[in-house]
Amino acid sequence: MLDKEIKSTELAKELKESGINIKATDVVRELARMRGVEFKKGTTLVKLTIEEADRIRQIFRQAKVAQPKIKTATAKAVEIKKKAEGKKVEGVQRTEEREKEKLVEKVERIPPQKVRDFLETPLKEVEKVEKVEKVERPKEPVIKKEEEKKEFEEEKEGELPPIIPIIPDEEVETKIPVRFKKEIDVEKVEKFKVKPGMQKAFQAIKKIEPKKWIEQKPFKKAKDKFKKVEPASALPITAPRRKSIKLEEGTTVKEFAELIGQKISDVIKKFMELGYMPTINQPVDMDAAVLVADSFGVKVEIVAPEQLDVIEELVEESANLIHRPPVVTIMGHVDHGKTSLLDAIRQTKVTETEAGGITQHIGAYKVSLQGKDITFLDTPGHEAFTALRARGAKVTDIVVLVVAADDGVMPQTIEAIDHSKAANVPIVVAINKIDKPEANPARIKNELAEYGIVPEEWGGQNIFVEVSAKKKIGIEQLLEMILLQAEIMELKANPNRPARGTIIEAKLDRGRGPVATVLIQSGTLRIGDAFVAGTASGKVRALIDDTGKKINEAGPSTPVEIIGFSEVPTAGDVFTCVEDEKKARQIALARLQKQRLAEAARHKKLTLDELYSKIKEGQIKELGIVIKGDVQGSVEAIRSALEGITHPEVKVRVIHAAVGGINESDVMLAAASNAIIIGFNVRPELKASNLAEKEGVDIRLYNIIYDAIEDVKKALEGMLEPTLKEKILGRAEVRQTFQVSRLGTIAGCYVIDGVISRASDGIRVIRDNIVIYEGRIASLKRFKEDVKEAQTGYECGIMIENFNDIKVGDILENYIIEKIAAKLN
Ligand SMILES: Nc1nc2c(ncn2[C@@H]2O[C@H](COP(=O)(O)OP(=O)(O)OP(=O)(O)O)[C@@H](O)[C@H]2O)c(=O)[nH]1
Repeated sequence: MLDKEIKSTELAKELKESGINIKATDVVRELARMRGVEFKKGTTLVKLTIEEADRIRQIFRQAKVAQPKIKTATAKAVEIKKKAEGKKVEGVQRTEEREKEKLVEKVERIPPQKVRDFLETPLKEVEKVEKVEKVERPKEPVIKKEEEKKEFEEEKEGELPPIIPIIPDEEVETKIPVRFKKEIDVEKVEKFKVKPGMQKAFQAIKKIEPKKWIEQKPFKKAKDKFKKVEPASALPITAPRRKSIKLEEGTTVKEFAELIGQKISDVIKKFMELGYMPTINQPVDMDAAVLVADSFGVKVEIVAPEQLDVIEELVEESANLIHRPPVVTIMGHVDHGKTSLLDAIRQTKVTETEAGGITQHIGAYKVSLQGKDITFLDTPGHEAFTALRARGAKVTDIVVLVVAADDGVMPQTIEAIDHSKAANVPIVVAINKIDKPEANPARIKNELAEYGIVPEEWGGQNIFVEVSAKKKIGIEQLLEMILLQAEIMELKANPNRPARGTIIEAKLDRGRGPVATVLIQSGTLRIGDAFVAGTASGKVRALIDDTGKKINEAGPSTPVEIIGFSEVPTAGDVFTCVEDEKKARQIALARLQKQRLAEAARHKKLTLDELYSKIKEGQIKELGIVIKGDVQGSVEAIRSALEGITHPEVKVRVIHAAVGGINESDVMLAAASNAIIIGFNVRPELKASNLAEKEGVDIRLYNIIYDAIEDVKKALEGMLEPTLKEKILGRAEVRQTFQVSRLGTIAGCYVIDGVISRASDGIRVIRDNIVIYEGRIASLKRFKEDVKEAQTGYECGIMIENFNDIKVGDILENYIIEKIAAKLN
């Protein structure tokens, strides 16, 4: 025998001498367990290594220490159990439950289920639990099944084996060897497996729902997801079944059914069983969804949509940035020569580079001057600019403001100035048509100076260039000046990162599917890159440059046409490259759901009613206002009065003030700047009010200047009173007029939208978007019959009380006044 070995008999003797009453067979059994082997039954002599002997000494000593404490705790448990069982026999069944609960409360440190499991097990079975034996009676640390039975049969009442892991004493924490815990768990699983009750339960379920069991068998593997299911197999499953799914708020019932891979009718049936009756396109109730998914064996994890939509905006280190070309938009009044100027620039440059000229392919193009590029966006000013900006996209670096030298500053010139200023984009002025004899550039400079556009030679900030688009005069100089402006701005981007850009325009091409022109703003886009843009996603299949040439990559400030979108994206959407198509799809889906929720919540940009609460929350630091009025005098009066309002926390800023009706451009500007619109004696155009509704822009209409000013003041102070808000019922266009002696003028109208109702509060006559009269309906007829109302698409005859000056083309706007409490605080 080696020094490093010890016999089992010797170890048993040693332990016995130290007061632990065990036999050699106990040591052998314990050793067998440790080594994971089996010795012949009755083996007493085995050699142990010193380490093994130490381990066994430790085990038996620990067991001895643990013994009395465990006994106390378990004895208590068994006592209660016995008592409970005894009472049960006597018929007092409820007491058993109460006793059980008490016990569960007492043994807080143990998972309640474990305690319950124990209590649920018939006493006889408890008595057989071998794990108990191992700790309670260290002389028998390992018990084999057959022996166990015999030995336990010999046990007498009162000497019941304690139940190990379960009930620790209240004051003393019981130490149980880890390996015992393992055994207990294994045994529990085993017991569960053979429990006859479970088998019965399964049988019962099969009987109740035989159809579903059959239906659930032929689940397909995930990789077969997109394979078409053979009609013959008539699979009821719409998608492969997954064990767990992520569910987002806003998921429709239909999508939910697809997610859990069940037939929509089955899912709805389940919902109905819960007393919830949704329609397929309705967002699913999360609680009900969890229950229903569970009944199909699918676990649900509820995730917030934004969790999926995490596209990290990389913080660029200045070392990675290099100069990029400027992106320029041309704006100006109608007929001042925007298109001609763009053409002139393109022709000049195209003929220079490629003989024969190339037709422009996409809504943006790049020109090159002395090796430096400039990107022009060729979309009408407002759309390229305000519409994109309203979506939070800033694409334009420089605005070229075209003003005809023979005409001067006009309403759209001012609008363009206001738009550029609101977006903080520098303006380069192109005084066009200088070839005309009546051209007067000096006058233009004077006029523009009034709007804060001052030439450098006068000490201002703006570069002015005199050009003729028609005669191609000054074009090169204009481009040089644009490059100079760009240099001052130090426009930079990192080309070595995943591409990011903005959708400039998008369409569905018959042959090529959805295509979009994207302005790449940073990074480099390559064929094969996966991307997401708004709710569209995809993989770059082809890249086409502004001349129609296929290219392999596009860097910063490059406009490029992309093929490979899943659907047509929206202009203004941010285009971002992501790791793979799957991630792109997930993000797009998450956004779609979020969008749906947002639509449901109808998020308003800013209303006067909400202003005060937003000021209090610190969300508003500046109140932007767009003023539109019938005459210059009132517009100016409102502007100066509003600008005169002082408030400790909020600055009132008039971002645009002009004469005329409220148009789409005004709404876009307000939406982009989170401003409100004040209309004085003017009305919004139909398209503009629809857009305002969609964008959540607050349009306030007044016919008393004082009211407008008071409302803004009160809103700033949180004192806005419950307002009488008018609601437009409908609009009719005057198509004919009839003079009836004694009665007056009858307007033969066509209802263009909503309804014209006799029961309304008023009707106003609008000519060129300006209110010329407001009154009440005197009579409403259809084919000589008096009617209560006339719906959209119908003709009717309207007479207005005390008003006969109706003309063909007038719009009659019918409204009611609703009392709406101001929503403050
Ligand atoms: N004489 C002269 N005429 C010009 C010049 N530039 C443009 N025009 C003329 O002015 C008219 C309007 O030019 P467009 O380029 O269509 O003007 P625009 O600003 O694009 O007009 P919209 O697209 O309607 O907003 C056309 O008849 C042009 O021929 C110029 O430099 N000199």
